[in-house]
Amino acid sequence: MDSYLGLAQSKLKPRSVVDGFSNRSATIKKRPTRPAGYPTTSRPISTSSIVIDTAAQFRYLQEEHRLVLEKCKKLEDSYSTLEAEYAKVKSDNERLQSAYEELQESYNNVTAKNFNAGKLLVYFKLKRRTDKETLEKRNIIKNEACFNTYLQDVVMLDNPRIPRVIHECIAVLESNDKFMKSPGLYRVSGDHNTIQNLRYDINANNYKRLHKQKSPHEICGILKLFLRELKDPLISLETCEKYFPDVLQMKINTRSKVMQLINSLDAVRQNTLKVLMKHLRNVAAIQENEVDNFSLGLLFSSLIFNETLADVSVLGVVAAVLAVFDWKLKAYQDLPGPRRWPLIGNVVSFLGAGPVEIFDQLIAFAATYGKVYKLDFFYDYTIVYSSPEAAEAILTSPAFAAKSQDYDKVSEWIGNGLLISRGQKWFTHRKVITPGFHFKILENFVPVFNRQAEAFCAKLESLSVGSGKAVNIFPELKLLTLGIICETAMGVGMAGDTQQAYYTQIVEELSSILYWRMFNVFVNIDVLFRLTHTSKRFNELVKKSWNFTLDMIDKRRKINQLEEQNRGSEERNEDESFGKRKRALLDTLLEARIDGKPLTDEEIREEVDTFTFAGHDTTASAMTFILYNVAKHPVVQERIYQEIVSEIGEEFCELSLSSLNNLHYMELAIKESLRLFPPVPVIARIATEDTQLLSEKITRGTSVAIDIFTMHHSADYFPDAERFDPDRFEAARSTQTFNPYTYIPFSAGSRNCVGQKFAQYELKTTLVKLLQRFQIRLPDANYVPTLKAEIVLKPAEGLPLKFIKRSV
Ligand code: HEM
Repeated sequence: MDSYLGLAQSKLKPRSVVDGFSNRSATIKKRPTRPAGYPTTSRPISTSSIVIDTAAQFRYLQEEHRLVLEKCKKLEDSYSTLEAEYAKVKSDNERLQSAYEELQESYNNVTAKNFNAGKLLVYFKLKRRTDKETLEKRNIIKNEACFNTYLQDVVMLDNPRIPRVIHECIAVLESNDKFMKSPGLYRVSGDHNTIQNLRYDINANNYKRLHKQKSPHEICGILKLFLRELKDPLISLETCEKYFPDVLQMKINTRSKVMQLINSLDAVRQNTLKVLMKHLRNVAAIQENEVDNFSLGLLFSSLIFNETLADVSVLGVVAAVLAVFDWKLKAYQDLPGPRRWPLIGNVVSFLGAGPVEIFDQLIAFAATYGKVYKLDFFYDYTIVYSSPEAAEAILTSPAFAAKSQDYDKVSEWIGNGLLISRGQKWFTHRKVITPGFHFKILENFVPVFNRQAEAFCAKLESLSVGSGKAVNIFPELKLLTLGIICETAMGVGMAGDTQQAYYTQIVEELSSILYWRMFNVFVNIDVLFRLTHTSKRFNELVKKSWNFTLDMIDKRRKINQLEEQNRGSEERNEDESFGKRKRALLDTLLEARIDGKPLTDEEIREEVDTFTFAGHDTTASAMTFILYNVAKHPVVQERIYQEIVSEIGEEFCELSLSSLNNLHYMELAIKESLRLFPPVPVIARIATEDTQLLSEKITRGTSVAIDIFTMHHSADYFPDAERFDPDRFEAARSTQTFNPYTYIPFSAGSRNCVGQKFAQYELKTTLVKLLQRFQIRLPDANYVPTLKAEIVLKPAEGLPLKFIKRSV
């Protein structure tokens, strides 16, 4: 019995174990009351001294049973809840899956490239933040005077009729240039404690602390916080869905719908959006802060709608926010231009198009819309000009000194070197670099031009003359011009064609990716491009390109050290930089001091990358089309040859700057070729302030492009414009009315091509040597090259030429 009672006693324990709360008072309370007479201790007791009340024991067990049943019921309920939750998750999953498939399908239709829509959805899902109700339940956000309240309540006392907090945040940010240029503006999160302190002050209508902020990120943080906690969002999803019911399917939506949406909002909302959008455009217009329209669009979409992105169609939110941006962009409504699609503007015109079609499309637009028209790339306007008056106004105005945002993409590769930098950096670097192209330095380079061009002739002889085959000259010329720029400007000779071909192929692929990004709706946007496989490839190529240039810098440093050792203690000759010692541009960069400080390794690499790229691809393009023109026009070719014979002779000899200067007709022919085939067919700038450009008011942040190609082909400026006629420049010179900005293959103004003279002497030397050695012919006299413009103008299928050796 001892053992029995011991068992009965121990039976109480498993209950608490089942509960899992053995020591908790809640568990103890639920236990049934012991029946009277039931033993209360576990002390061993003798059978005779106990009277067991079996009825009480039965009642106790009955109560125990009831509790167990109750628990079963609860478990059943939780099971049903879990089951319902599981069903919801499952249906969410199916919804997402079908949205993903739809997106995937539309993506497949849109582009053959590898934008990964799935990753996009995952990206947005991961970004989901805790919803407001949960925060309210957890008592994290409470009703306050400014935050977590209704828009109308906030603006009740505010004048102008927008929330003061927005007005003040924008004012503080925009009045401080440093803040506006701060990298990652609105993306970097500010210090949490500071933001909470600001919130406390602003709720008490005290803005002193806000005005004293040393960093912009807390100010952005407070503005975002205000929008996020608004109890009634700036635009409700219901309003949005009314006008854009099925955004995933949306291909066409009229502008009027966007206007209707905006007009349906009350005045406070309209005013607030207006101020906010203006501010965002100002932020996006500044290059230094590294935020673009799209990343701002994404960020503010969730703030304006005050919804977590996972709760609504991702594209719906983005599209509706873009619609708001769209509304802001009616400034250029009087300018002609191809039909815009809502939100994505003219991007549609370039969908699925390759570089050849894109170039054709741009030419067609110019032919249709004239000397000024607008293009809208995803709510970013570019105004395209093709008149000398506009070219002059743009290239001489400080308001357009900065390169457009398309160059930023190129800067991911060649960095912020002379071609792309702006402001003080550009100015000081240009001052350091310009002497590197002084004519005394160029004189030093002519022997390299000579030697490399003669070696090139020997190569062509083996490629074409022996076999009688045509040679695709463009890739060959790229190897030549790369060899020349490396040996002259960088002072490093190339080991051979293989090393050069390695780099030119990298450049070819990088240019193609960059061009694709400029005209593709998705990958134009940094955040989306990063999701593609091509982005990985792009990074690989950039690294390879950098290794090539870093290797060159390293070699030049070693060459200089060796030279230094060999010279021993000899004093440096005062004039040696222009004289005996062959100084490369790279030496200038390595020795330069700006405000007493040397250039950083990165700055040197950026300039070397810039010059290696800009110095070879453009010149190869120019030389390719010059050879095409002389092959196509044998009469011109013969005239140039006769000039060479009379000024220089039939045989190879050492050329000099002055002998090259005597080749006047050749100069005209080169000029005419650069007119018809400008290697840089379009250049672009961004307006850094609101400004007047001819009859247009250009707002800050708008891109303006000069379509050099179209201007050079315009019959308004060049009679019989399509004809290759070198003499036309002689005639133009005699007429005083010729505006020099009509012909700008090297651009003009302070940011003209620093390598212009270098290129001209290089082109002349190469042409002299080639014509001394060969007659150049097209295999098919009617051949016309198809053009593409992947940054630099190129013959899309290369250029086949025959080289027939002259019998001297
Ligand atoms: C026929 C050959 C060339 C043509 C047609 C050409 C054309 C141009 C054009 C149109 C620009 C202005 C770009 C813009 O505003 O966006 C430019 C800038 C530039 N070019 Fe050339 N270029 C040629 C050869 C060279 C060479 C050989 C070098 C180097 C040795 C070079 C280095 C540069 C640099 C560094 C800039 C930027 C200048 C600045 O912004 O201060 N170019 N070139």
